[in-house]
Amino acid sequence: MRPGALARLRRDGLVLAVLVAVYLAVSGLVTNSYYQLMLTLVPVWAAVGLSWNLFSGYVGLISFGHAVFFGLGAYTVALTLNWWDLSPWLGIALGTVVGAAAAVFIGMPTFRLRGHYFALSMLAFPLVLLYLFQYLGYQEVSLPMKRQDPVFWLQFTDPRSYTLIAVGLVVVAMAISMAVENSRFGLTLMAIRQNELAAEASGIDARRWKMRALVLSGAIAAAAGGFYACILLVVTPDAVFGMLTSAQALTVVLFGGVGTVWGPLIGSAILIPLAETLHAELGNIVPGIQGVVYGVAIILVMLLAPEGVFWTVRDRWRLGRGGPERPAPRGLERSEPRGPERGAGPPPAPARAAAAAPAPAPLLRVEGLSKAFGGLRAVDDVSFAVASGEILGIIGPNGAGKTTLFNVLNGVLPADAGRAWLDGETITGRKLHAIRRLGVGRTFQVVRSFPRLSLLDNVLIGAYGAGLTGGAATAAAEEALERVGLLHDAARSAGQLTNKGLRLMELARALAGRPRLLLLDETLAGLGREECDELLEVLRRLRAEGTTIVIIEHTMHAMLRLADRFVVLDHGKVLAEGAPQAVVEDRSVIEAYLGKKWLARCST
Ligand SMILES: Nc1ncnc2c1ncn2[C@@H]1O[C@H](COP(=O)(O)OP(=O)(O)OP(=O)(O)O)[C@@H](O)[C@H]1O
Repeated sequence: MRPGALARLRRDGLVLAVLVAVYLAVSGLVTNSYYQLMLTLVPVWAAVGLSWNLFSGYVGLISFGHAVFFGLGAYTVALTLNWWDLSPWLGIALGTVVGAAAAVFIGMPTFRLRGHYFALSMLAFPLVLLYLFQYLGYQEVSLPMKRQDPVFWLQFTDPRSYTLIAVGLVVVAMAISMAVENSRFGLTLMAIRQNELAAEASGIDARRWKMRALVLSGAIAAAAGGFYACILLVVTPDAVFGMLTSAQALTVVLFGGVGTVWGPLIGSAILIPLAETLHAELGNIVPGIQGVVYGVAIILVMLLAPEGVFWTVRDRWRLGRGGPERPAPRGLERSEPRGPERGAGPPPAPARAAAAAPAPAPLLRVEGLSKAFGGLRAVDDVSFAVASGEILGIIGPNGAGKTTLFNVLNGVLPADAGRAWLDGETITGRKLHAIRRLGVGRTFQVVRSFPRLSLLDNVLIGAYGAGLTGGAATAAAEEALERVGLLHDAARSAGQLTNKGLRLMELARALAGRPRLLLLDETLAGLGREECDELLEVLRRLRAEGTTIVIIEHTMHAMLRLADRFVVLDHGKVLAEGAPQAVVEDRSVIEAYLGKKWLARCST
């Protein structure tokens, strides 16, 4: 469970219990079977929406094909009842297994795709099944009448019984969603949604977590589909695999609010009665009018409440009470201190040449590492070593290959040639999250935060990625925040932080995984002199505590005060290496990187 989960679960559970009691009381009073059907369909589509939200809402991969799970659930119930006289209860249970299995089958190839490509590929699956079931002769499968034992066969004369079961279904789907949202599972999915690369770099195996979410989502949608078959008593490919089904799942969530358990409930409660009423009143004049309702709903939501009704109402309400608005996700602009701080000039005294004595066994060893993009050799036969407890500065002009070197070292990019070892263990050729688990923490040139999550949650992802759970993960996250001096801000949202705060938060996230080696990419970029000094103090403290650091930085005055040794890259190659003072006085380094101004200051 995440910190504060129990209080949230208690509050949400209470709201849900009140809603359920009111809903059942109202439906108990409705005797008209048509209105009762509507009262049954609202929770059914809310459950389908919750299933869609569990995957697309939390992971951020839009699925246009959730009808595939819904349809498989419906056909499992209809066919097993016809073939084997299987009770629909067992049919629904079997359907959830089929839905979960289909999710594995679908997830394996499609998770290679991203964004629009993923969304479009998901469209294909229900369409294929729609034609397959038509081809197999299942154009219309009726559920045989079995009224002798209504509960066993799920065939009631009183339509209120269906509503009761539909409410039970949505309560189960809500309970699963709430449990996910308040656990490591949900936080991990939200982190993947907000910044997949940062999540991977924190040790999260994004593919595995996405698969778990899709399996759970597929199982819930299939259960809803199975129950839907029992309500309508007839299953056709168009009704369960058709575009409208997928659109309905998606629209109720987009309308109500994505990434919250309440969104699907709100969307379903408003859109399903609207669409069904219009269909009943105008369906023979405007066939497919439900599609029009969903289309208009999406347009309205895009114009008036782009994140859905729930978030918009909540933000307005909080704003009205003077509370903080939920921060909108924002891309942090790239900090641009390109080139060294030439105006700063060389420092008055030799920095740390005396501290440059190499330790006996290097923690990181890099040999002959190369990476090319087409004809451009971004990293070209680079070799160096980093001793345990050392701070190594990587410097060099723009485009020298510094970030690419980090990307190869922590598994963002595969190496073309060469190898790297961490404490004797090969890290090249491994995946990003696996390298993180071996002990390589990383920060990025442009901070990669999870802007909608609190600082504590941002850092918790680092602890989860390192395999910690529960209280141990929370303790590690709090300790990491303490080490960078941010514990007092733990509850603040990352979207509200300044550049310095974000840089410290990213550092804490890397530290929460207890790394043996920290790769810091321009951690001081965009900071003022005082902020820079504060960060240097934190880094020095980390070194004193035994953390080994490799840092890319253009701010030379800071690097000279911080690093034990420099490696200079130019055009992907190592141009120079050694004690900072010796390196900055090297003519080739001055010509390639530091510039004539630096030379002039050196010679005076
Ligand atoms: N994904 C990519 N595809 C093609 N070229 C790339 C890619 N990433 C980097 N490059 C190129 O590789 C070279 C090295 O880039 P890299 O970002 O590693 O340099 P850098 O030393 O970190 O520069 P800076 O100091 O500006 O951050 C540059 O010429 C860059 O344009």
